[in-house]
Amino acid sequence: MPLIYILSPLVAFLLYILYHVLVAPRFNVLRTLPGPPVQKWFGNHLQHVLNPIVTPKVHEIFVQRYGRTVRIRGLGPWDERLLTLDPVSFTHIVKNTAIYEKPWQSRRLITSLIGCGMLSAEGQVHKRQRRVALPAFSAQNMRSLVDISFKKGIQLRDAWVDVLGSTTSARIDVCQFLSRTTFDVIGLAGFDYNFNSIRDETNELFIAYKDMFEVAISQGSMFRTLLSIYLPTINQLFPDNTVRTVQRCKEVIHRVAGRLIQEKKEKISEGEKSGDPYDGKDLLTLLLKSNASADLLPEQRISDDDILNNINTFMFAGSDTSSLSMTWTLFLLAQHPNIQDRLRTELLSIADKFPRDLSELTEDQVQSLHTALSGLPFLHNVTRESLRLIPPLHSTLRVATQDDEVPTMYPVHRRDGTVDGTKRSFTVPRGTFVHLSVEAFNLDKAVWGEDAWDFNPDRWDNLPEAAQQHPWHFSSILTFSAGPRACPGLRFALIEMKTLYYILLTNFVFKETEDKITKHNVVLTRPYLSGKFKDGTQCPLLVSRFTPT
Ligand code: HEM
Repeated sequence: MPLIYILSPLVAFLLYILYHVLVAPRFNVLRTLPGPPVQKWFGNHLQHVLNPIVTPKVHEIFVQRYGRTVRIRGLGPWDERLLTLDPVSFTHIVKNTAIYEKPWQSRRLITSLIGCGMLSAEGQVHKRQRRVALPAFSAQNMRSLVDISFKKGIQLRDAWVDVLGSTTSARIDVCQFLSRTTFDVIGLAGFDYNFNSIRDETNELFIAYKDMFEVAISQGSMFRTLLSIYLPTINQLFPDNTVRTVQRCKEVIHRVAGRLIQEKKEKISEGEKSGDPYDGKDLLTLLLKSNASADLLPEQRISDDDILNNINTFMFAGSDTSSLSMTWTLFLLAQHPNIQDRLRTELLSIADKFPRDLSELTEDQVQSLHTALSGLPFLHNVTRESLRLIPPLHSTLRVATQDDEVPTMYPVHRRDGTVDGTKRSFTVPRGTFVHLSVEAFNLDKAVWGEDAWDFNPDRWDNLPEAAQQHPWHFSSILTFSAGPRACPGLRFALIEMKTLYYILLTNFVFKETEDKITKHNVVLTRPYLSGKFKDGTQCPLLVSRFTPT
């Protein structure tokens, strides 16, 4: 074969690469925006904008130097990205889901683990799934969650009482226990299945989900992960340990959860036939009923596979997010004993309306306890403040599927440092990755004031005007995102968190240990012992019994 036949495709490929790395970026309109310099030709700013240890300071400096519309460097010189710190731009981007999608790379990764549920679906598929799922999260349907959260809270209390034994205090990794608790809650609330993981961690389905999510957040080979995203067949041809683990987990989930779906379907259909409708309140039953509802056209219904993918999605999106929020709250309360005391006093103010032994509460009493908790102002302030200060999802990514003119609230700076005071928009070219930082908005001093980075639940009694301007999805903070893809589990999470705060704070006192805890962004913002990242997520606190005088 003449050499030219071999060389031509190679040269074409090289030219293509050179064009995209060297030439095309020079004509990218994003280059008209200002942004930080890169230290090396292949340097990038990803650590600067994703690492919660540095991001508050980095964002502050960016705003001072470049304004709120900033160009940053992604993986390499061909990858100019947008970081928006402008609230109007943020709203525009999350609202226009037809233009701004989640990048196919992250969708492919999520789909390869938990299937194409609401987290990774786009377009009509996403709309259909969300329409079917949303009724399951209504206030009415969340009533049974109150009871589930309460019972699991009592189990957690008992587990910690056992750990304490006859000692006055013990070092407990609250993060690990809360993670098991939220898994148990979402198992029962999600598909009426008791993992019983607070008691022990041997349940087959629990292990399958845990191992699978561990893989998703593991620090395994970054190169291999990227390779399998761009070249998925590599996993079939050369499966490594991770691939084999995911495969094993998927088989268990398909077998056990698939069987649960079939059983539920049978119960619903038997109920219909007998005229005594099945009244299961778990998300799976509600999803199946919503999917079968006469209001939906056949093409609006979702398949059994989609139902399973969404149950997986609830497990994935609804367990660690809640447990980390609660972990960070306990951590902040341990750091601020006065606030912890004030919160406990407020919680105890409703305690004498209920039997002293919480295990004796009837279902009705649990519901009225929840109603009482919903009316406690300081509990609400502490919950919101912790969610504001340490949002479990630090930031999210979108990609522009077409050129777009993005509106801004603040003037856009030019690359040369000048500012056109009248222009309130800029162009984003198709294919641009957009970094949306939840944390940056939650900690913005221009919005929350000079103490924006401090834990101050009282700020909620007197919110600055600027904070009230953006109601977002929840309480002027972006922790649950905003727009058509905002978190559907908000109400779920609040019920779970407030119930657990009540049980834990009226039974225990939390203090810091000598260990320094730091944050790392590993899919979510997780606690680690300083300098011991390899030891994994943990948040040890000194826990002792609280006995009312
Ligand atoms: C404190 C707890 C929680 C926080 C902070 C939280 C936060 C978020 C955020 C920020 C998003 C948007 C993600 C993005 O755009 O990239 C999201 C989406 C989602 N969350 Fe939550 N979440 C929490 C609890 C839950 C719970 C308990 C459930 C379910 C039981 C849940 C289910 C979902 C689902 C299904 C989505 C995808 C929605 C869509 O794309 O349409 N979340 N959550």
